[in-house]
Amino acid sequence: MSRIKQCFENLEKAGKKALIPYITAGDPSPDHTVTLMNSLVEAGADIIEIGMPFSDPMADGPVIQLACERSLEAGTSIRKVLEIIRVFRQNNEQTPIVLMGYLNPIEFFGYQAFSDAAKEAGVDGILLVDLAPEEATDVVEYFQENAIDLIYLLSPTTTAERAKKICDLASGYVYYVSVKGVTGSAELDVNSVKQHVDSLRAITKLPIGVGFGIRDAATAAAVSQCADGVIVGSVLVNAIAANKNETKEYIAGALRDILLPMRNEMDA
Ligand SMILES: O=P(O)(O)OC[C@@H](O)[C@@H](O)c1c[nH]c2ccccc12
Repeated sequence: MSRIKQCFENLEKAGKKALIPYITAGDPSPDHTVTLMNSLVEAGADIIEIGMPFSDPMADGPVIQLACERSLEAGTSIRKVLEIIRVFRQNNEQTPIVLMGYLNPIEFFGYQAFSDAAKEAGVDGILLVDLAPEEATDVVEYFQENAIDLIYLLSPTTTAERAKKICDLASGYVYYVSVKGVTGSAELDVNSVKQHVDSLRAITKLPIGVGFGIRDAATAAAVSQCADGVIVGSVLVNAIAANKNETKEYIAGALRDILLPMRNEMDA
């Protein structure tokens, strides 16, 4: 069974919801990332989303765009990202890792080579923002061969028909984008999220993660009432930016201070 599937099954048995933080690999430098990932686990992360930095991240708002810039500036390549995952895995066999990114750098690396290297490094899932599910055939096969879960985005504007198609292709979980727009957007509307998530339940048995606009413990807890997981990105990345000249242990502490209250409130 995949690590992601196992993770959601364990959570369901325990009556808990998944807390899924996002950070960009190599931000502010590749040397920071394993320490920061460990701090996320300590603060109660169930799954970690790791962004692969890209020069033109269309779906990202300014906070994550700047994280990509810092990371690329510090010399983070796809190969480095995979090396980071490999080092993290040496001391953590359990926490699923989802890589998030855009097609261009992966196409350059080679899809099959990337899929094989990702598997070997210990990656569990992949979310390629600009991979249209309709056109995904050969790319998808490379990941399926390595049992890497393919995670897709669904948004408030995705039609029911298209959502069904996407859910049938997806594995691991589906990612419901709570608001139109880019990452780091304004607060979400919990009622509207609940309505959409409820209607997705009729379409898929996969766990549903919700992200975009979750910045505080109260919102994380409210969303976790209806979703199977909550995804938290920009508020963490912003804390990295604000403390980028401090030690990595200090930045790790800043991330824990944001995530731990979310964990506690979700479990309360
Ligand atoms: O930043 P927010 O609003 O907390 O939302 C999570 C989001 O950043 C993360 O999942 C993510 C980072 N880059 C993305 C690109 C597309 C979709 C999602 C993402």
